[in-house]
Amino acid sequence: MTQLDHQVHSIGPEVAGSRIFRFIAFLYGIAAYLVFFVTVLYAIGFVMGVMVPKTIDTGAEAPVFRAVIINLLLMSLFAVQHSVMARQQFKAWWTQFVPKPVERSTYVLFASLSLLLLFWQWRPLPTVIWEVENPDLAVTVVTLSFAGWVLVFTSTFIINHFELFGLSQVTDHLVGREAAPPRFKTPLLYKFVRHPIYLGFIIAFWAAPVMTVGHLLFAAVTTIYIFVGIALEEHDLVELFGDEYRQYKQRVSMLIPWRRSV
Ligand SMILES: C[S@@+](CC[C@H](N)C(=O)[O-])C[C@H]1O[C@@H](n2cnc3c(N)ncnc32)[C@H](O)[C@@H]1O
Repeated sequence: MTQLDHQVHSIGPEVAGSRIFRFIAFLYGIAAYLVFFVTVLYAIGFVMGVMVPKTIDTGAEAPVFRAVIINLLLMSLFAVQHSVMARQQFKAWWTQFVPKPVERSTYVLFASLSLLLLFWQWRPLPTVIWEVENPDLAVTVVTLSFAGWVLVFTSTFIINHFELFGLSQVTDHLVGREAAPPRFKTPLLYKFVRHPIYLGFIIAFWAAPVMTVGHLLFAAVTTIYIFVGIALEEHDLVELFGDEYRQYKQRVSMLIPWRRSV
C-alpha cells in the first residue's frame, strides 16, 4: 500500500476522494497560506520596527528576568513546533489523523499561529546595545536588513514557494493529480550556498541600526535555532537524496558563499 493509499484509507475513500472534500481542502490550504502571508508581513514590521502596532521594542514591559523567560518560552514553542512537525517520523504519525493533502498547510498554519503568539506576547527589553548614529550608515543597515527579507522571499520562489507553503499539495489534490515526489534541486542561489533562506533571516535579524537587548536576544536565539534546524534538515536531506546531497555538502558551503560551486 502506498502512503497515499494509506492516507485515503485512514480518512475513508469516499470522503477523501469526494469533490466536496477536495474543495474544502483547497480552501483550507488557501486560508492557511493567507494566514502565513499576513504573519510574514507582520514579522518584517515586527523585526524592523516599522508599520505594525507592536514591534520587537514596544509593548508592555516586564521585569528583565521575567521578560527574558517569557521571550525564551515563546521562541522555544515556535522552535519545537517548527522542528518536530517537520520531521519525517512525525509526518508519518500525524498523517493518520490529518489528511496528507493538507498536512503541509496545517504545518504552515501552526507555525504562523505560534509566531503570531510570539509577536503578541513578546516583552520588549529596550536597553540599547548599539546605535548607528551616522544617518547614511543607518540607512545602509536598514537596506541590508530589507535585503535579507528579499533574499528569504526570493529563495522560497527559487526552491519552490507553492510547495513549501502547501498550495501545490492542495491544488494537486483538487484536480486529482498525483503529488510529485520530492526532488533534489540546486537552482540559482542554491549553487552558492545550501541555505539562502536561512542566510536571509540571519541578515534580516542582525542588521539593525538600533540593537536593543530584546532584539539581540531574538537574533541570537533564532540564529542558534537556525543552526540546529540546518543540522536536522540536512540529516533528512541525506536520508532522502543520499550521495547526491552528501556531494552537494562537500562542494557548496552552508551559509557563506566562499567556495565555488561546480
Ligand atoms: C524552509 S525550506 C529551507 C530550504 C533551505 N534550507 C534554505 O535555507 O534555503 C525547507 C525545505 O526545503 C527542502 N530543501 C532544502 N534544500 C533542498 C534542496 N537542495 N533540494 C530540494 N529540497 C530542499 C527541505 O527538505 C525542506 O522541506
